[in-house]
Amino acid sequence: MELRYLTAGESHGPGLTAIVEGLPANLELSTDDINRCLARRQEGYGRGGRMKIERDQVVFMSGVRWGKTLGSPITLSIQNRDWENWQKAMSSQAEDRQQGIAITHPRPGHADLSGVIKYRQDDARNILERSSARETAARVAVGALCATFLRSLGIEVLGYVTEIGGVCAEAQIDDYRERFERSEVSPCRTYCATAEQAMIDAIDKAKAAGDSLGGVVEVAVLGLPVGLGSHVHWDKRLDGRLAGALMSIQAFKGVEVGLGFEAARRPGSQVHDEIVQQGEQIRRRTNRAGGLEGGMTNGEPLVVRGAMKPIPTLYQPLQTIDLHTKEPFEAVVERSDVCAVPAAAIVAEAVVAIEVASAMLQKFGGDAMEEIRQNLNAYQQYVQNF
Ligand SMILES: Cc1cc2nc3c(=O)[nH]c(=O)nc-3n(C[C@H](O)[C@H](O)[C@H](O)COP(=O)(O)O)c2cc1C
Ligand SMILES: C=C(O[C@@H]1CC(C(=O)O)=C[C@@H](OP(=O)(O)O)[C@H]1O)C(=O)O
Repeated sequence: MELRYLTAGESHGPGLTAIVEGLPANLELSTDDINRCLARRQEGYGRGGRMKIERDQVVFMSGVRWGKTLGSPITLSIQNRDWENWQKAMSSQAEDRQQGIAITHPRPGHADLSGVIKYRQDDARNILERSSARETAARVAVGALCATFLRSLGIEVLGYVTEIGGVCAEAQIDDYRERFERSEVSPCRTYCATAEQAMIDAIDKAKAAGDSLGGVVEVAVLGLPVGLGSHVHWDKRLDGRLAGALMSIQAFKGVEVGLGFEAARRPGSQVHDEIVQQGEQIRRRTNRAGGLEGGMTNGEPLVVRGAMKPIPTLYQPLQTIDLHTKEPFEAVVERSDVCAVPAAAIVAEAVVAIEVASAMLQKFGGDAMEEIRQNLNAYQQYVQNF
């Protein structure tokens, strides 16, 4: 059993679509739950004017009937409200072509220049429309479906911010979780009030200077069984799949599992987690491995992080060249976020939920939720008696 999905849609086109295949029948779904995740992606501090226009909401076009999945492909659709302002500029009709609006000053750090060369274009809009992280709204909707599936099996996925522009917050997952459950989630989606104010100040400062900021997000997955993923082949290792998923988020430039790069600096005795029997459970004394050993979950919380670079579009633009004359110019700036790290935490949460759901389906797969629950219960019984 494999979970597959595709997304389509341009940033300023009519909307985004995702098709998800492989979720079982009889999973109870609520449109409100999906929309809540979409709203969380839009709320973070530091975003530009676009988020005031959009009010992302999902419409199910297939695969769901009377609040339950059918086991058939699920099609999700999200409207771009901004499309109204772009109908001519983004029309599919040749007769709507407008002269003199091509983007010819590619932005350093964005997909503009390499995309124009690769796809033989003379207007960077033909690249940026799809390279835009607008696409992440579709991925968050798919992730929300997967999170619903996981929640129904007792697994919870949480994404939050640990660092913005060099301002760090010490990880305290439980604090964040409690605030999240009370719907008191903060503008920077972190858990440390003092760090949060410093992050907000750093974003304001960058904005005033026409600059942008990146940061680090963390995703924790709680309630996982031992043995998701596998050591037997490279593409079955869950750590590799998670790293690929996180690195595929626009502007993500690094991934860590557990201690991550810090593990390279410590001796083994301060890296590996000792194994202890605690009552009926086999546990680890620490969780420096981030819940993964040998490409498999080990029953401890899964903890991964992603590093996001600063936004490439700068209001104080960097130098570039004109695509046609090759003369020096300032890079194009239309409208942009200053910092999208809080939004990226929700995207990271979504892509992790997708990979973990896929691993659950591979291990416990069945055509209906009832079958998956039976398989999981039997396995959990076996692990308990191990
Ligand atoms: C949630 C989110 C919002 C983003 N907003 C912007 C933006 O407003 N302006 C911009 O230039 N880049 C933005 N980016 C980053 C670009 O999409 C990204 O840098 C670009 O696609 C090039 O890909 P790369 O950075 O992975 O090489 C955003 C990324 C994310 C995840
Ligand atoms: C639209 C979204 O993010 C966009 C991602 C983005 C980019 O270059 O990645 C550029 C901006 O688009 P615009 O030029 O329309 O303001 C962001 O707003 C979104 O997150 O829904």
